[in-house]
Amino acid sequence: MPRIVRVALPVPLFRLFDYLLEAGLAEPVPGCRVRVPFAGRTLTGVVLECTDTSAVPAGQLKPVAAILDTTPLLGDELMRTVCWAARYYQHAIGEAFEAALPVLMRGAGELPAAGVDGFELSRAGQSALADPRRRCGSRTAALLEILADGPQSSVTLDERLPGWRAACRSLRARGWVAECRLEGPLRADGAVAAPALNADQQAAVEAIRADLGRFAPILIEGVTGSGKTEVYLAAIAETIARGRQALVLVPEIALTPQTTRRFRERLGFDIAVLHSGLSERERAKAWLAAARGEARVILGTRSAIFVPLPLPGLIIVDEEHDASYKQQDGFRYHARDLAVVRAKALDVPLLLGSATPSLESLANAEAGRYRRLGLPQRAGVARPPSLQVMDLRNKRLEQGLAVSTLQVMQQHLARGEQVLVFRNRRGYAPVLFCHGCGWTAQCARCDRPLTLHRGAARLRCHHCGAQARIPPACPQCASPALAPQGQGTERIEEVLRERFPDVPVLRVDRDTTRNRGGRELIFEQLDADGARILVGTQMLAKGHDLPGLTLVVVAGVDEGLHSVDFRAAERLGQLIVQVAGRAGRADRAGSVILQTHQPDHPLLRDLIEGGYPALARTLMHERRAASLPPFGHFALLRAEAKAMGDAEGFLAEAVEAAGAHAPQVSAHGPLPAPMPRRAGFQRSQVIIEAAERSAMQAFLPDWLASLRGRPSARRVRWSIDVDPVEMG
Ligand SMILES: Nc1ncnc2c1ncn2[C@@H]1O[C@H](COP(=O)(O)OP(=O)(O)OP(=O)(O)O)[C@@H](O)[C@H]1O
Ligand SMILES: [Zn+2]
Repeated sequence: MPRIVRVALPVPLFRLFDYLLEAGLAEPVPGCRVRVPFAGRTLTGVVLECTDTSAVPAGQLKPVAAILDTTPLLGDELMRTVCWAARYYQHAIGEAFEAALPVLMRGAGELPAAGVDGFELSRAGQSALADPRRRCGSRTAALLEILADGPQSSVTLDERLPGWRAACRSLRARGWVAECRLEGPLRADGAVAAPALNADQQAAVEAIRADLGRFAPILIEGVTGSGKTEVYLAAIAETIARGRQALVLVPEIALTPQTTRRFRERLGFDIAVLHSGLSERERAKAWLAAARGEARVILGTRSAIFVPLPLPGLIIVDEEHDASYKQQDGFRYHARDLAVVRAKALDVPLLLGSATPSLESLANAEAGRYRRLGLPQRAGVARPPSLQVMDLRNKRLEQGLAVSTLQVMQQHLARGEQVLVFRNRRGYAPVLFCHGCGWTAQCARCDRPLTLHRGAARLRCHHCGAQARIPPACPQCASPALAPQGQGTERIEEVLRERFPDVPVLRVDRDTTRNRGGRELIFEQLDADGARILVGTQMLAKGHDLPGLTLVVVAGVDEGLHSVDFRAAERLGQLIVQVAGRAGRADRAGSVILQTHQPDHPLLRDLIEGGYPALARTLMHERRAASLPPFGHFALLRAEAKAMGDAEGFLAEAVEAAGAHAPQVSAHGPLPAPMPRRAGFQRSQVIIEAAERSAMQAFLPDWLASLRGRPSARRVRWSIDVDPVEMG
């Protein structure tokens, strides 16, 4: 009997491919990678099974070119989870496997060996260190000093010296520093003692401990600053003590050197870190350390949900409401939802933590599917911040900030405290406007204005990345009276520097933290004491513990009140509560100013009077009444083309094809996308709605398969998004 290997290949096709195993080759175990010929190339794929039969006649099967792994890279459970996710999110299975593997493992190269990458001083480096005439920059000198203590892992260097990578490159170029391998797993320098847990924290830890060893989804609702992280750490410590692994997911922006340091110091264990800021090699190593069971704690962002856990003990999703857990292109999985699938398959507890839980998780808790643990008080001596609406109507404004707001800021700064001004718009001004004729600078390829970036002297499109020079005069009427309109963080920073010349102002947004060095330097500076103003976007809203911060000013609430997305109110409420939660986290009380022209807006009323729980209750009623998620299930079929007719033509056919499945499933559209043109493409969409998840899942595969074959599908770029979090 010929042996046949069934392989998932990284191609956008909804099927597996069969290859022949030539005599003499040992049969690969499912989860191993193989190299196989495909359409004139050689691809790396993952073996799903070995069998005796194939629908392809034996004479036409090509042989496997090479088997890359002797032991499977992906275990049984992970294989099943990836297959499940490919089916659920209607994504090509081979591409789903590709997304689950670190980039280094998608090729045929050798995998990095065990142990941790580190750096040490070479001989030349040691003499240089001793040489008083040595010349180098301060960071380079600092790195030499640190390495004088002995070899250091990159994880330690991340924590001890922000921006060390550039210094390290220059030292390696001089031959003073060399790469070395440290033995793993590392113990950190010794655990830092945890604070004595308060009664709520203790009760939560006890409840989790009782559930270790079995599947138990738990929603931890802890107000900001309630010490959720301490609860996680206690649960993780217990998990490690039992010889098991803990996987911790955090939102994209929360994973700073501060977070990893806190985990390492507290647990007394090195942790494996997985996020997009690492080199491919570092990611592959962390992934392998988890796969080999060496890494006991894995801390990562969205894609870390696909890390192997041979010794599963606990999964934690921090800030579970965060939208960054949903992949927004390609394989559109939701890491929080997959965490539920994995925790169940692995039979371990799942902690979903947030001060502002998603309505999905709240509904699951209310239905009794999730257990609920509450941390209603702030930890230690900290009190909840007081929220106050600043009615902007008829008030004098200085670049969007009320004069009375500036006065309150002044009082806090005078006491040596810190103030955070939150504005969710980067750049100098959202619009460049001609006072002569009303012209505005628009992106040529999107239906949106260009943002003025004054520091970079550029107009930039925040949707497609297009850039343009700032025109010296209006291109339409030649008037030189071009004026920035509105305020972004860059402009607010400028006003505040003028207004408070003696106070340091630190701006934190995607522009100031674009490269790794900049990001590390900024996050390092965040720890500083004394009077200071922080200006930032939502990067500053979450996860940071800034003890000196006593005032948060939310500069632009109103824009968020007008969005058409049914999730907009939930998002805005979460953002306000999260950013407000940065204030007063230590011994000094915190206050929050919400600047608005709509002081009586129901969303703000709910938040002020009853906090997030009140808002969530209101929104839950609305969603239930309108059968919106979590009380109904959505999928979004998006299409874009150079000509709107092509996009709409394809979608109209799709809607018609769905007609036979009413009333279990209904398709609405084609509807213009919230942004009807982006990067030169006309965009339209269809919303598919089903009361039952099972009806949606029964409907999608055949319907999508029927769409794939259509000639109209070839004229558009289209995709399906199951459980979309953005309706555009
Ligand atoms: N039991 C405790 N006693 C004293 N201080 C504590 C205790 N638990 C936590 N803290 C401190 O309270 C602060 C907030 O804790 P932590 O960061 O864990 O809160 P959190 O709930 O994760 O906050 P957020 O969701 O707002 O990010 C930290 O400075 C932490 O060290
Ligand atoms: Zn654009």
